[in-house]
Amino acid sequence: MCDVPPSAEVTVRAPAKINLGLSVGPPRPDGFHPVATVYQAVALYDDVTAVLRDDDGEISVEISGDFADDVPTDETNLAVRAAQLLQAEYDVDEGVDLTIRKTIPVAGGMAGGSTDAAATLVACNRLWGLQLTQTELQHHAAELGSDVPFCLVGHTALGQGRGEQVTEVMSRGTFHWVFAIADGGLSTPDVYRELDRMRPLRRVEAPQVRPELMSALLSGQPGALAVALSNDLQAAALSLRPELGETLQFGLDQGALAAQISGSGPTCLFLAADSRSAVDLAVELAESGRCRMVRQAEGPVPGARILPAIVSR
Ligand SMILES: C[C@](O)(CO)[C@H](O)COP(=O)(O)OP(=O)(O)OC[C@H]1O[C@@H](n2ccc(N)nc2=O)[C@H](O)[C@@H]1O
Ligand SMILES: Nc1ncnc2c1ncn2[C@@H]1O[C@H](COP(=O)(O)OP(=O)(O)OP(=O)(O)O)[C@@H](O)[C@H]1O
Repeated sequence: MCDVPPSAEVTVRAPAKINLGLSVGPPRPDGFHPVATVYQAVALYDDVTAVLRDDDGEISVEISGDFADDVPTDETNLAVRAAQLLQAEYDVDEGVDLTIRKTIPVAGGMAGGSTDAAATLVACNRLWGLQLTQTELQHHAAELGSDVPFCLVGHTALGQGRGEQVTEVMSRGTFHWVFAIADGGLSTPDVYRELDRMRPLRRVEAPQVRPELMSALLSGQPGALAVALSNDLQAAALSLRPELGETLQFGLDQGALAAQISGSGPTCLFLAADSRSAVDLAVELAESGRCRMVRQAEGPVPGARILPAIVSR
């Protein structure tokens, strides 16, 4: 347990995630699918600011930034659910006003809601002086969603179970990613359902991480990583949004080393050879008018972290 004093205002920076490999097994009795995935946190961030309400126990949320209109501000917001969970579990009397500055696409397959929830756990832990350990935070993260525990840890990690059992993996160097953010989102349950519809279940094997992916990460070579990427949900996302196939091909034609759907989509991710090629690719994609917006980001980066307070005199 670390003995950190509570604060009246905390800002936590929370990264988006991508899946470098995503292998999906047959559905479990509880409806979830067993996965073996290699996550990477990338430098595309939401900032969650939490301000203490010590006069009542209310929890509120306001959203600003690129995707503000697409995010709910009621109790279905995953950040609100994270604060409610800690408040109920630890009998907290105080409340919190949350503000989320969003840059991560909503329903884009980049764990935007999950990372806001992870950030809120970290922020409320400090704000309410709960002094929860990383292990306790991980436990609560898993109650909120399959991707949330990874968003706490960040870097590059293996996800097992339904994705919530996270173990850090060795990765060398920095990779340069470009994201084509589509208009509209895709619902994660719909994409898993489409995958089940598309493949004969009796032939589906237990999920596995490709050994060449682990070697590529150890080598730090983008060329090796390019041929080791995989995503079982890609075919399902393309079945629901066929036009994304053209975006993937366009990126390859413009020199991307690899192109893949991010998680459950519809964001398309591209691996570039270096930062300069990433800029060139981003410009080509933006000028093509094939997507709502284009972003570039490096990975890996750490998980949800408290930003140092700016001291003003
Ligand atoms: C697509 C990924 O982002 C890849 O990392 C995740 O598997 C999805 O994780 P998530 O958005 O945190 O998903 P959750 O909030 O836990 O679950 C939402 C829904 O997605 C489906 N789901 C999710 C995870 C999983 N391993 N199997 C599933 O079938 C289920 O229908 C579930 O009800
Ligand atoms: N804080 C939040 N930010 C974004 N969406 C949220 C949030 N809280 C709840 N939602 C809801 O969750 C849905 C999924 O959004 P999210 O951005 O988390 O999807 P995603 O990135 O595809 O998720 P994942 O990659 O984990 O499957 C949205 O349509 C939105 O209604």
